[in-house]
Amino acid sequence: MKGIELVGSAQAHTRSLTRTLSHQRRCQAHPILLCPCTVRLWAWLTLNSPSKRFVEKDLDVSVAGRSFMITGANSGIGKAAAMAIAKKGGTVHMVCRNKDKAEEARADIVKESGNKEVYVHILDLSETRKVWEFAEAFKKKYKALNVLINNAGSIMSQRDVNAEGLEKSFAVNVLGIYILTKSLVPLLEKSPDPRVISVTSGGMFVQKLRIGNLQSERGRYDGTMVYAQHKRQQVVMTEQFAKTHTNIHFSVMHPGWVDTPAVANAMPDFHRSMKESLRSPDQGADTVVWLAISEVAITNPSGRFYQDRRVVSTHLPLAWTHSSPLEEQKFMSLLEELAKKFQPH
Ligand SMILES: NC(=O)c1ccc[n+]([C@@H]2O[C@H](COP(=O)([O-])OP(=O)(O)OC[C@H]3O[C@@H](n4cnc5c(N)ncnc54)[C@H](O)[C@@H]3O)[C@@H](O)[C@H]2O)c1
Repeated sequence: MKGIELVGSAQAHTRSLTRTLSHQRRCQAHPILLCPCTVRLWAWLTLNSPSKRFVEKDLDVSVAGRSFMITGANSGIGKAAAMAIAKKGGTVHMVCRNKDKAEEARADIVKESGNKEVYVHILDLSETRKVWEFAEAFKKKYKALNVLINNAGSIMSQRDVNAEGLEKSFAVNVLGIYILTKSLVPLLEKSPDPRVISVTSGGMFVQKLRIGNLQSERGRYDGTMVYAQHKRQQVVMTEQFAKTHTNIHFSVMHPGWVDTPAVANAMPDFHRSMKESLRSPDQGADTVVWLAISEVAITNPSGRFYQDRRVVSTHLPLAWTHSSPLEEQKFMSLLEELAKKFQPH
């Protein structure tokens, strides 16, 4: 996979920046970090990626004999990552919600990569008990898992709950990742050079960790902000996992703004106005693949946040989004309690 190239024309970027800045001015009544247009400004500033400093040979490795589980691997960034890893010879476990879409994506990957070691597993990550059941069964069936890529993500337009009474996007974006990772830790630890990568979003920059309303029961439900909160929770979860599971290399990354069905469906205005500047799924998957397969990625400490193959801060300058160690530990305890509640005996 090539590094990320400059996308969109300078003119388009200038038009987009002008629109963004004028919107920014109109929103001055809001605290700046709560304002979604801050994210647009930040998105614009990060569209042109420093691909020139990417070292192509970082990805010049064979991963034959190593296995990779990728959630949401039938579409967008997940499919692009699955394709790139299959081309490098890795065994790919695609964890997908929809069987037909998953099989179709698998056929594309096998055809284009020539690699038949691509397996489909059907799982709806919003079904909390089933996430446990799936991970436990996987552990029994397979002897190794080298890399887990928590890529699937969900934004809801209105609040909905799953069979366990949990807010659905929380179940997918946070508890699903927690359970899948926790349950697979023993298998990962048995495997050489284990890694866990989670795909967060720059949207998390506008959110401070909030642990008092994990189910989004109180206040008006704003799906985009709920999603951004979950993405902040993924960053904190990664930092905490890195502290407790020191044999595994954890990382969390922002893929840039990528033209995928998720963006088109969940943020149609953003998609319309930024379409010409968005990255392709391959470009969005570049850092996922780099974190999953390159040797240089694991020379960085575990638990870090990445953008364009580089460790970056998890907070914008002067932001009030920092949480205390106590809040972070409490958050992990709440996840543990919730996860245990639905664990099969
Ligand atoms: N596209 C972007 O600009 C962008 C920016 C930041 C972060 N992200 C993140 O990238 C990741 C991949 O998204 P994408 O942009 O490729 O979109 P996408 O719609 O192409 O992929 C999302 C995948 O998640 C799967 N998924 C959603 N809910 C699921 C569930 N309940 N159970 C199982 N699978 C489920 C979907 O089926 C799909 O395969 C997400 O975590 C998203 O939050 C994307």
